[in-house]
Amino acid sequence: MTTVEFAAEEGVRFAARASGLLATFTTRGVLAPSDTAVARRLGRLGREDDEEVLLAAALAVRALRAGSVCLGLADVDRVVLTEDGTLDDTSDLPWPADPAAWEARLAASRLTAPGGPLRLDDGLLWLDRYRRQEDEVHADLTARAVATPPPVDHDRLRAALDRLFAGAAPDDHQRLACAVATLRWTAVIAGGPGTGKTTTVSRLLAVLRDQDPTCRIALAAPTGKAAARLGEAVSAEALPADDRARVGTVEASTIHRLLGSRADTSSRFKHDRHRRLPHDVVIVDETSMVSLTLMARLLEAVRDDARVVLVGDPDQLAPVEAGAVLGDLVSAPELGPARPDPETLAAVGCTARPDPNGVVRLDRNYRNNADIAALARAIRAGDGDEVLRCLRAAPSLDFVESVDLTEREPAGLAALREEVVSGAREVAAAARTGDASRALFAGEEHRLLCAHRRGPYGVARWAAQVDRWLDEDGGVDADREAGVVWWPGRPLLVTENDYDLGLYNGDTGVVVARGARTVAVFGRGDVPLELPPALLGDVTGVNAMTVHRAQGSQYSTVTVLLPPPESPLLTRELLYTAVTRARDRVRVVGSPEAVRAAVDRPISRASGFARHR
Ligand SMILES: Nc1ncnc2c1ncn2[C@@H]1O[C@H](COP(=O)(O)OP(=O)(O)OP(=O)(O)O)[C@@H](O)[C@H]1O
Repeated sequence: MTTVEFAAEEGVRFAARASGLLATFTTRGVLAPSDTAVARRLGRLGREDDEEVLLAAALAVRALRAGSVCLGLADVDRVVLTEDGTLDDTSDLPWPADPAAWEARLAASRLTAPGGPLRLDDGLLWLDRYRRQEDEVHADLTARAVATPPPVDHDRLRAALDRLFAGAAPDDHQRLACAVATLRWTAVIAGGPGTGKTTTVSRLLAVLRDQDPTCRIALAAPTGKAAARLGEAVSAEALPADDRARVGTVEASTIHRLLGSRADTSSRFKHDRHRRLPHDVVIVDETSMVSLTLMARLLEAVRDDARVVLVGDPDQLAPVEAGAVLGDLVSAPELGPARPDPETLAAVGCTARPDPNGVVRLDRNYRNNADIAALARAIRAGDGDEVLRCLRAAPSLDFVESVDLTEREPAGLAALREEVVSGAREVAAAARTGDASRALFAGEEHRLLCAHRRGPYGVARWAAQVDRWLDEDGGVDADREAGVVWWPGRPLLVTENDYDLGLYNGDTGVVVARGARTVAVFGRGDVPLELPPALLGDVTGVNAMTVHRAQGSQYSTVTVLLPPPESPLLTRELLYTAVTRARDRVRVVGSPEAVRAAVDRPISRASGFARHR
């Protein structure tokens, strides 16, 4: 059992015994009982009773729950999001007054001594296990960066790139990405939605199979939904006939499935450093959603002489589990020699250059509307003035800036209400006539996204609010009002993977009529997946969802409800991820101060990756 799992089981019991500083911080909601329990346990095992040291240990566990691999002692967030979703500034608590003195006490503790459960380095505190994973990832990536690069037939590569990128300029970044991913053991294809990452992966497969028709390629993604979409997209990509034949139909799987689950443990896999994966190339999509732990397991399982291509959007929210390896790698200094060198790139007909560590950024958006692309750029650049200017001026962006979301019926949301109600009517109308494709399409037109789960700005409250609007409208569906469970038009969100049914956490669908019965339908390329509703496991509604939950999906219009500026969840990555879920239109509801606070707060996750030398 891991320390954190232990704590989850035993948390309440141990918390009841907590006293002193830990009790004060737990009572106020800064720490969860499970954080305190882990700290107490470490203290007991390491015979440490310095309350400030134990507070740091508990805060390091709290940081993990919030996605940070380590705790920065100098910048611990004192505003807390409480269980009921309200914000509490805890600056009045007895926080250690001087971070340097706090660090000195930690440095003197047995807990941070070699072999101890904590690691202290340059003002950062880790649970040892995560520091080891970070070191492993760093070491594996460094070993791959310094190794002799893979053998490549440069003439063949150039010819394949010319064929697959006919008409593209020699400095085209998609072409460069294919070249770099072929010429290095590790490469990163980074880009926002619609920048052609999937298109580039399809062409990369053609390039690699052109170099070696028998090479074994694994396509993987952190979620089943992303894997299914990737496999479909790559298999459907229009390529020159010979290339298409060489690529064939490609299956993608989850990273967990690729590595092979083990019955005895959820944190280890069948493939590891001792039993490597057989593949010559491993391509991972949606890498921003891969945690540090999973990345460590994946990298150790890949053969030294196999290519790894990490694809994703480093500006998006990091995974719910701790670690943001894609973001870390994109901003890390060069881990080995700068490769490919300019002569090699010239030999294969590329005039652009990759960033350090084989990172190629695709920055031309082929899908999203230009207003949204400009807004996303301003958010990424941290330019609050420009973000506000875009929001107020661009025709496809709507900024609803003076609404008090804490009111029961906030004024100023008439357009949102109209959009939600007419969308639900459209879904229901299509569902009643059994038109699955149209119902699914209508259901993906608009999404209401929240940063918080609970409280006045949270998903639970806004999902209920939408229900109230629909009830008041009365025109959506009589069955819904009559309490029928599987009423035609009922939107569905799958919350756990079911490999037998082919349903994945995050899949969205809708109930539609089939004669006198109803079926649940889920989007799957041209032909929707149809299932009897009774077979469905855990599903909820989609009236409102967290920005995290929407990661990996796009909708025509997105409305994002921002919490107040002091919310610790309000970050640049959150706002960027939310607005880039939209293809055509974005509505931001929140104060200008909240927008600025989000744009100004870029780093939501701490990691020590950049500190490796
Ligand atoms: N070089 C290009 N020229 C013209 N159209 C392109 C090019 N690259 C991609 N596209 C088109 O842009 C759209 C988005 O491409 P793609 O799906 O590959 O982007 P993506 O980055 O994978 O997006 P997402 O992150 O949303 O999955 C597709 O319709 C694709 O055909």
